[in-house]
Amino acid sequence: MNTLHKELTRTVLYLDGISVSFDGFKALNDLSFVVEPGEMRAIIGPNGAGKTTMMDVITGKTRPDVGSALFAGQHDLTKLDEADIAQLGIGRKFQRPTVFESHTVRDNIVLSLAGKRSVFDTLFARAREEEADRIDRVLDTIRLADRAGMMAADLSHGQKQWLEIGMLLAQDPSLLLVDEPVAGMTDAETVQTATLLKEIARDHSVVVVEHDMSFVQDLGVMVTVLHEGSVLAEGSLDHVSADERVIDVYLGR
Ligand SMILES: Nc1ncnc2c1ncn2[C@@H]1O[C@H](COP(=O)(O)OP(=O)(O)OP(=O)(O)O)[C@@H](O)[C@H]1O
Repeated sequence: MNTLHKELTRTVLYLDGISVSFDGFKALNDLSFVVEPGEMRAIIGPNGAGKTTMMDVITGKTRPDVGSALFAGQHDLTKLDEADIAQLGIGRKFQRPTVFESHTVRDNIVLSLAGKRSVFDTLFARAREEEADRIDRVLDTIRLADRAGMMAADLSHGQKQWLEIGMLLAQDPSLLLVDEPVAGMTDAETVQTATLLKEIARDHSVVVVEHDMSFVQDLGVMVTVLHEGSVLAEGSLDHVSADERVIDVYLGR
C-alpha cells in the first residue's frame, strides 16, 4: 500500500479537484476538501458559494464533471446513487425539517429505523430490546425524551430540527451532513443545537453548513470557507475571520 493510499483510507471524506458546471457556470471549481474520522467541520461562505452543490455531490444527487469523491477511503461516490450512498452511512439533513407531523416523536424515530431493520430482526425480542435502547439513547441526545409521546406537529421549529437530526442518528451514519440547522431557531435553541452536535460528533463525523457565525463560534471546530466553488480559507473561525480575502467576499468587495 503506498503512502497516498494509506492516507486516503484514514479519511472519512476525500474530495479532490471537484468541478460542477450548470450551463457553463461553475458552481464548484476544483474543490478539494478532506474530513477525518470523528471530525466535525463547519462550512461557511456567501450565498452561491457552492455549499449545497458540494453536499449534492457527496450524496450522489449531482455528478461532478471532473474530480474524485471518496468515502472511507474506498467508496467512489461519483459512481454510486443516492440510495447506495445513504446505505453506506452518509446521512443528510436538509434545511427544512421533514418530520412525520401526525406521528409521535418516538414513532418518527421508529419509522426512520424501518430501512435498517430486517424481517428477522423484528421477530427476535433481543433485537427489539436493542432497538428500544437505541431509540431511548437518540431521544436523550436530541433532548426530546420527555416529549416522546407528543405529536411531532406540536413541537417547536427547533425541536422539529432536533427530531430530524435524531431520525438520521437512529440510522447510525458514520458521516452526517447538516444543512443550516439553526435557521429560524430561537437563540436558546441555537445554543442547545451546538451542544447537541458536539455530543453527536464524539462518535460521528459531521459536516455542518451554517450562516450563523455565533453558532459556528460555539461549535469551536475547524471552518472551511467556500467562495465561487473553491476553498478560500481554512482554520479556526478567528483565523478565517481575520483573513482579508474572507472579509472581502463577505463584504462583497
Ligand atoms: N441546478 C442548478 N442549475 C443552475 N445553476 C445552479 C443549480 N444549482 C446551483 N446553481 C448555481 O450554482 C451556484 C452555487 O449554488 P449553491 O446552492 O451550491 O450555493 P450555496 O453556497 O449553497 O448558497 P446558499 O448559501 O444561498 O444556499 C449558485 O450560483 C447557483 O445559482
